[in-house]
Amino acid sequence: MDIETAHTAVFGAGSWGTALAYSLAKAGHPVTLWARREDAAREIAATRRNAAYLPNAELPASLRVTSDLHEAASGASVWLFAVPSQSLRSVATQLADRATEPEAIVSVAKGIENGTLLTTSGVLREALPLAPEARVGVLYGPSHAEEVALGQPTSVVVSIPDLAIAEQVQALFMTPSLRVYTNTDLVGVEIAGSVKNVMALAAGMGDGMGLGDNAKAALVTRGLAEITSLGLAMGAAAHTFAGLAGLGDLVVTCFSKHSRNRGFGEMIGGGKSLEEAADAMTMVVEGMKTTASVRELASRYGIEMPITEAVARVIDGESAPYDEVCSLMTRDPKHEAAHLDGSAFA
Ligand SMILES: NC(=O)c1ccc[n+]([C@@H]2O[C@H](COP(=O)([O-])OP(=O)(O)OC[C@H]3O[C@@H](n4cnc5c(N)ncnc54)[C@H](O)[C@@H]3O)[C@@H](O)[C@H]2O)c1
Ligand SMILES: O=P(O)(O)OC[C@H](O)CO
Repeated sequence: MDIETAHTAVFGAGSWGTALAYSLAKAGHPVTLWARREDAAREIAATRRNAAYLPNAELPASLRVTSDLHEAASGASVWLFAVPSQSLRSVATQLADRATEPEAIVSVAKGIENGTLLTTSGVLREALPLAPEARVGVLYGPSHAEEVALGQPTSVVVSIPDLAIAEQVQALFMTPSLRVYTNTDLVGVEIAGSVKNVMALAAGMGDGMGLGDNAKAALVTRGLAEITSLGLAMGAAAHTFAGLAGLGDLVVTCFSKHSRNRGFGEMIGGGKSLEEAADAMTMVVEGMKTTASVRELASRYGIEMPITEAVARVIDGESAPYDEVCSLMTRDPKHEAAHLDGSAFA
């Protein structure tokens, strides 16, 4: 791939797809942004702004926008999927016939598909069977679109099985304000980046209830232990959970005012019903669907995930956030688990 001329197709003109397309275009790379609605594509192209999802970024004239999926894919060396994880399969499937064309296929969607319990690279491998598996991966890490669009320093991690391709994607996305690392532990990066959305819901609930900093610190720590235990059981490397996709993303999502999952949880913790909170959101809250998948994965791998269970019960309407806090605080006394050696976390 010639980094200077490599053309990227970004599928999904929400906040993250737009921010990454903006970053690439501003760095001088050819980019086409695909929006599923024709009127949205036309408006973004005409105004050079995505008013609904990322109003503050003025999009360079070079950035092409279309609602034609195949037009967006045409001639692209990199396919970047930035649609919600539960919609990824339906979008990717439409491109199945031409999946040999790109040199890299990258998901930035963070979640676990309901039913299949697949991570997003797993969904892409199934939806795009012609694509060589070694070219399919993710770009994850602590990165809110709003800050990337402002050029605020951000570091992310790309994980693609073929390291040479990962390094090309790394070079493509690097700018003075967007630093990209590589990590060969795809399952670890994906589990970390997806399960943090569950913890962000819990963090937000804590904020809504006014639980305080001690509780947030405990949640991040014990949440990371849950994420690590599940990841290790699925074959991940321990170091990934101390990295950008692990601790990094968990911290940003649990503390940031930009976080969608944390903000949704805050409304629930503050007394709003699930319906009221959903009505107030314009952007996707991945944790809402991923929690059920994580709960199933925990059961499949025999991992105890008490925070995930608590979030799942609240989402399912089986209990109230404060009751779950009381239950978590009064569990049987434990040792801090030696989850890093791969033993089950309790
Ligand atoms: N926003 C961020 O800062 C950020 C950062 C890192 C990762 N992500 C991840 O990126 C993914 C997208 O998040 P976002 O924040 O851009 O979401 P968003 O809600 O801002 O935008 C979602 C986009 O997907 C489109 N979409 C929704 N359903 C669709 C469907 N069925 N088919 C096709 N398109 C559909 C919407 O029209 C919209 O353009 C999520 O998985 C999220 O976890 C987001
Ligand atoms: O913090 P959220 O819920 O907005 O998630 C967005 C990104 O995954 C943060 O890295």
